[in-house]
Amino acid sequence: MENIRELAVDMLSEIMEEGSYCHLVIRSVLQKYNYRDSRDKAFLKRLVEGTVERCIQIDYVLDQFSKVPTVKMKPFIRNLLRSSVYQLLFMDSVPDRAVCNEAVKLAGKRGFRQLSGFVNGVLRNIARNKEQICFPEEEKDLVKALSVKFSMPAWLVEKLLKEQGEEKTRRMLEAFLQTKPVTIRLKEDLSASEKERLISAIEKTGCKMSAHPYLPYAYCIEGAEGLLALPGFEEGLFQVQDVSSMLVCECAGIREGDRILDLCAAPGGKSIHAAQKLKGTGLVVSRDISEEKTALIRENQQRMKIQNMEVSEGDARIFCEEDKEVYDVVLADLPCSGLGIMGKKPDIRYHAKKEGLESLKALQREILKNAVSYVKPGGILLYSTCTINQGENEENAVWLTRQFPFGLESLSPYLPEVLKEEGKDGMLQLIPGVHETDGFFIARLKKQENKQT
Ligand SMILES: C[S@@+](CC[C@H](N)C(=O)[O-])C[C@H]1O[C@@H](n2cnc3c(N)ncnc32)[C@H](O)[C@@H]1O
Repeated sequence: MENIRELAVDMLSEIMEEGSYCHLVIRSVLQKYNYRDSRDKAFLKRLVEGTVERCIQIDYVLDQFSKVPTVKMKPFIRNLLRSSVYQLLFMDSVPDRAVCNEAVKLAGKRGFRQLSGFVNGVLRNIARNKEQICFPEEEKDLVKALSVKFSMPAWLVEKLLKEQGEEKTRRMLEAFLQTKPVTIRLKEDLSASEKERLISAIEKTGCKMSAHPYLPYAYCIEGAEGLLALPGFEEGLFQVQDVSSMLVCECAGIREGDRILDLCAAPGGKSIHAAQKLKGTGLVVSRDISEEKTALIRENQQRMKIQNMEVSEGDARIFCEEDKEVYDVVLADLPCSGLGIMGKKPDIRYHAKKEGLESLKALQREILKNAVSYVKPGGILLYSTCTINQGENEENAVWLTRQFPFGLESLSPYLPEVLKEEGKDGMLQLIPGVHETDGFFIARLKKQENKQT
């Protein structure tokens, strides 16, 4: 890693110009340079993630100080300036002079010597005037103001305002920019003393653990450098999972002896949780579309020592006659736009497109049409997504009740006290900043007795 800032600019070009996924680019670079000092790696990660997360605001600032608009800049210069402005505005630990000097040096090194004056001028000007930058006023244009303030594409802000209202939208946008602790799901059958021993062993590594308010086996963990190296991970004593996902298996109301089908299961979080809830009885059939994906499920299954689970490849769009009316519970945790996890994957906001949301809704219906047939009469279809979009969520759940012999059933008996009221009609939209989870949607649908599909 000769020059961290240079590496960051190349990574940003890959993410912002070529559309590569931020978490994959970061993961592969950090793996490649694993031998480097952990502070260097932390700086690189924060610089890249932070610049992506704040990119709309950064471009807005650049456009005020540069004669050449950001869209017209050469890609390397655009991303060099973006990452430098991120350091100037959001990283107090880096002196402004160093940011400007490094950027000028880098422009020269990469063959843009003729632009070093431009780079220098723009950055020094921003550094000098950063306290006086004007941002769009909310009274004049709320969508534009929120879009710039929270670096969220205007069409998405408009959609969220329309669907969720102003208060929830503000809280959600703020929450997406805050760092949140990771949550883990402890094995539910750990005794009190086993749980205590595990927590204390993890805390000895320097992390802070705190009980999550929604579920007794959910814990927030802060300050962990590598979760996979923590005590108890290899032994399968916990799984990294957001609490919203843990609520899926709660809301499924799993009973010992149930046969459960998880149609889109990788990396296996919900399948494993369901199998654990069966306490060694029944069976979870866990599927995903490719060998690569099912390998991830198997890896987790092995680590968690789960016996009552069968993993296989399968395309959920293709109807499987053998599965007809076989299952007490079908989990349909479907591919979605992921708008609920923009706090963890900041680039989702740029990849998401209006047309894309429509085609995901169509894909979800294609899969749901098959899923309904696999549920036994009287059984449960649990539909979930990690998005905040009425088209993919509420509209699909209501569509299911109109097209098939299914009815929405209250989630309240399965939810923690604070969520009971919201889940009483059979659907729950979790929103970061409003709830203490990622953005997530759950609907519980019960198939009528004596009805075939
Ligand atoms: C939201 S993720 C599932 C997360 C998983 N349920 C868990 O809790 O760990 C959606 C999954 O759907 C899978 N998928 C996408 N299209 C599919 C299809 N046509 N058939 C089966 N799986 C599919 C993806 O590979 C991805 O693993």
